[in-house]
Amino acid sequence: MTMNAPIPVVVNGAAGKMGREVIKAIANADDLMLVGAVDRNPEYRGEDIGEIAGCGALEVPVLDDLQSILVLATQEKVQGVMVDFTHPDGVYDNVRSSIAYGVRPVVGTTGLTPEQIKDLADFAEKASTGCLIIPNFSIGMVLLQQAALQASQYFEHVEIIELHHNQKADAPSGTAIKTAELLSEIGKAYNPQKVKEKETIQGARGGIVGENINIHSIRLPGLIAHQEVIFGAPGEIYTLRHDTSDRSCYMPGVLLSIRKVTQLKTLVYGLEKIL
Ligand SMILES: NC(=O)C1=CN([C@@H]2O[C@H](COP(=O)(O)OP(=O)(O)OC[C@H]3O[C@@H](n4cnc5c(N)ncnc54)[C@H](OP(=O)(O)O)[C@@H]3O)[C@@H](O)[C@H]2O)C=CC1
Ligand SMILES: O=C(O)C1=N[C@H](C(=O)O)C[C@H](O)C1
Repeated sequence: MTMNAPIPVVVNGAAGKMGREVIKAIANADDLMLVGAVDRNPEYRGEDIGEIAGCGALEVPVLDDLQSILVLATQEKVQGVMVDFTHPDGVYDNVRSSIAYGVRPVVGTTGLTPEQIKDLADFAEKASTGCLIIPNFSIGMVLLQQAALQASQYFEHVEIIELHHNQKADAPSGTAIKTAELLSEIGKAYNPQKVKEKETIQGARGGIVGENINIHSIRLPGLIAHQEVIFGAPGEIYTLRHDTSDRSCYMPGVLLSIRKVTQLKTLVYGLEKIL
């Protein structure tokens, strides 16, 4: 029996909360091979990423130069994949570099603007390189979004509350934006105004995304990642809620994305499109 060569994977943001989970998941997957670990945090430079992630030595040191590691990923028999869990400030440049090297990006980092996503989609198409931008890798969140889409056919009023740990850089969450975008795709405007509203404190009604959907962001220590989509109609409230209790919940989606992106030639935005 002939075995396919493993997919070479570079993890960017490897020493972070998500990066460490991804390293453990890759170390346990026979069809994937970790070829590089990148992180800008100087505390971990040169250290074995397996030791940092808590899965034992992997003989892969943490380095800070993404471009030189991308070169490594191009030297294997199979085209490589770059998984990015870094920061909204750097993700656009990371993804462009990765596509330029022909290394397919799987992007978990949130905070890309719609214009940046469009630009990356054009760049990936020109380069015939697959790219996945996935604001949330959890299967439960995809199910919540599907349930919300179903409910949106019957409710005119909806608002989203997203709750995260207070280390999160961007607001609102990429997941809440994606949820509002999905609800807006059915082409109806939500929350028709019954009274003339006045915000006495700016931001009290949250931010507006898509077809007039309010998003409210909460940041507290003790939270991980949570989202409520609340529909209202006279005499009733219908609430959908998803709670993350451990970041391992994202790993089946991350592994699926690494495998799927090798079959793509364009950019795809959202886990629901590859399940
Ligand atoms: N799609 C999904 O399902 C999920 C997405 N996320 C998103 O993933 C991103 C990372 O989250 P999380 O792991 O919690 O964050 P962390 O801050 O724990 O980890 C990020 C790591 O990346 C490093 N880093 C930041 N910028 C760069 C860069 N330009 N190049 C290399 N390394 C860099 C950070 O270093 P330093 O500490 O020095 O800044 C840090 O070590 C966020 O955008 C978050 O919203 C999170 C969970 C799930
Ligand atoms: O920062 C996080 O933690 C998360 N970020 C993503 C987002 O912005 O939606 C996904 C998940 O909510 C966790």
